[in-house]
Order: sequence, then C-alpha cells, then structure tokens
Amino acid sequence: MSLTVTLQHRFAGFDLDLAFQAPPGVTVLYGPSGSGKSTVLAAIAGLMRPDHARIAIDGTVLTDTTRGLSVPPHRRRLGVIFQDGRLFPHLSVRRNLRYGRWFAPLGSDAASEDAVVEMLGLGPLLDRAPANLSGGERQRVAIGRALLSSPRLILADEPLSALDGALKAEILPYLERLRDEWRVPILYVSHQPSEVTRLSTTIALMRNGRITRIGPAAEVMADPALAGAGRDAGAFIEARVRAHHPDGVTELDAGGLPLFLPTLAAAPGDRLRLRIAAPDVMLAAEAPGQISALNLLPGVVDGIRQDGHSVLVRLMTDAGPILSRITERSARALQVQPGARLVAIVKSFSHDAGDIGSAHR
Ligand SMILES: Nc1ncnc2c1ncn2[C@@H]1O[C@H](COP(=O)(O)OP(=O)(O)OP(=O)(O)O)[C@@H](O)[C@H]1O
Repeated sequence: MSLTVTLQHRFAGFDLDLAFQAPPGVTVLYGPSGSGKSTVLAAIAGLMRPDHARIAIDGTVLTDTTRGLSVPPHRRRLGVIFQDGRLFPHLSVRRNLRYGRWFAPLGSDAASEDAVVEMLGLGPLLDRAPANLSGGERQRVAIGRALLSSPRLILADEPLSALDGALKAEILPYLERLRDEWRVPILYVSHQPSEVTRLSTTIALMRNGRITRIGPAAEVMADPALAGAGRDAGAFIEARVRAHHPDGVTELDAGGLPLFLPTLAAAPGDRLRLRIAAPDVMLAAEAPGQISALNLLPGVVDGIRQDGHSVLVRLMTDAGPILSRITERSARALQVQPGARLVAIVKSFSHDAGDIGSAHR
C-alpha cells in the first residue's frame, strides 16, 4: 500500500508546494515548526481544501481538485492520532474503541477488538473513563481506536510530544508493533531525532512548504548536509544481539563488526537500531592499542561538512554510515578528506530507552 500526494496551497505569507510518495512502513515528515507538516496531514485527512491537490492511496483517489473530487473525511478510512489523544470524555475506553469500529466498512477485514485490546494492553482499562487514565494510557486507547477503524493509512501528528520521557518509552514499542505486525502504513509528524530513529522507514525532510529530501531513513539521517545541530546530528546503525556476557556487557553484531554495550534488555538474535550522536564519535588514524572505549569501527570518509570551527564527518563503515563531529583542528591533524581511511571510536551509544529500538522486520 502506498500513498501518493501532490499538493499546492497558499496561505497569506506561506506557500506549500510538494509532491511525494510514501512507501509501506513509517514515513516521517521531519522539519522545523511552521514548515507545513500539519497542513500536509490536514489535506490528506480531508480537513482542509487545498488549492490544487491529488491524493491517492494505491488506486483509491481521495482528493483530485482537477475533477472537483474530495471524499469526506469520515469516508477516507484514515486513522488519526493527535498529540492529546482526543478521546470522547463521556465514553468509556471500550466505547471509545468501538467508535473507531463504526467507520470500518462492513465486511472489511477490520482488526478484531480482542486482538487490539491484547496488543495494546487495554484489558484492565476497558470500563474506565478517559479522565481516569494516564497520558500514556490515553494514547494507547487512541492508537487502538485508530486501528479498529480498519484504516488504509494512519496519520499521526506528534502523538508523543505531550508525554514525558518515561511515557514515551512506554508507547514507542506499541508503535513499532503497529509498523511491524499490523503493517498499516503510517505518516508520522515529528521533530524528535530519537523518535525518528526508532520508527522511520522513510524520512521526508520539510522546509518552508517544500520537501527538500526524501529517502530511506538511515541514508537521510547520515547525510552531513542535512544533520541538525549538537546532539541532533547523528546516524543510526542496525545490529543483532549476539550474547550477554557475565560482566554486564551485551555483544552485538553490526555488519560483521562487534559492538559492546552495557547489558541491554533484548534477546540474542533480536535486531536493534542504535542511534549514535555525532559528538559521541571520535576519529583516529588507526585503531589505538589500549583504550577504554570498546567500540571501534573502521571506515572510509565519504562526506564532510564544515560549520565554523567544527567539522561533521561521514564515515562509511561495514555497519553502515556514521557521523562524527570533531574540531577543525583535529580534522586538519588527521587530514580528513574524502577517501581517507579512519577509525571511529564510539564513546557511547545513546542509552536512553528512546534511542535504542527494534529494527524493522
Ligand atoms: N488556516 C491557516 N491560515 C493561514 N495560515 C495558516 C493556516 N494554517 C497554517 N498556516 C500557516 O502555514 C504554515 C505551516 O503551518 P503548519 O502548521 O502546517 O506547520 P508545521 O510544520 O506543522 O508546524 P508545527 O511543527 O509548529 O506544528 C505556518 O506558517 C502557519 O502559520
């Protein structure tokens, strides 16, 4: 299932003009405040009338302004998840979930209520009122309601931004299961690098009403030209858990390279995504003999961006591309240039629960 969007719209002082195709999986719309992300979602949901647009999911056209066609929002079969859950306050959790069901076409292969309740752990909450739920529980109900409407596509507008770190970590695995087990395509608005790392299959970068780049998540995140400031710059790699050692270290395999992290709650064989913030990566001309950092990744420089006196270097390793931020002085001393062979020393992987997630299956 894939979504095709061509969209042009002009607000006073703001001009949106873009076209993209979202393949299966999670497509994250990533960009600064005011770049137009919510407007794209509103147009797809049918909540605004764009000046010119064609929006289709596979063969089903939802909007085509050249033909004056606009399917009403409640007949588009889209599941929408907002920041604040937006549950009906007067309905129990069970009735909020069943409300989603109303919009599933008769005879469709809608997800069964039992399966959704089970996946999202909603059993003990079914008779509660939304006012008596935590923020994380409310978001789980909102995800369940969206799923039960048998959506062709889920639109999620910063669904975790109102939650604190612990609640975010509670919801992220459910979104991963949605992506991996239910295989509903998801268009997801976010500006959190850790969320993007965890969830994205494809990233579409937005700026000033345009999509400036769209591509596979690992490629887009590791592009020095696009990286954000400070710890927002960072690539991710995928690795498989090899073993847990008795001295508190988990060994992973990333494209044949061994990595060692403080013990992770994952089983041998599990595939994980690890985000590596660019400031946590040092570069050396050759592998140092004795060093406390356990993770050395040799590679070849294939991208450089200079920002003032700091330099962002992309190193292609067997584990995939990673980014390192070093000083201009170090870059000169190491003669960093495209084609140079260097070794990345990863001081730490982000241990935030938010930064280590399961890889796509
Ligand atoms: N109904 C409207 N009338 C006029 N201007 C609007 C309207 N809706 C949005 N805009 C403008 O369009 C631009 C894009 O807004 P939009 O909400 O899509 O951005 P965003 O990327 O989702 O931002 P944020 O991350 O802050 O939610 C902004 O400049 C906004 O002021």
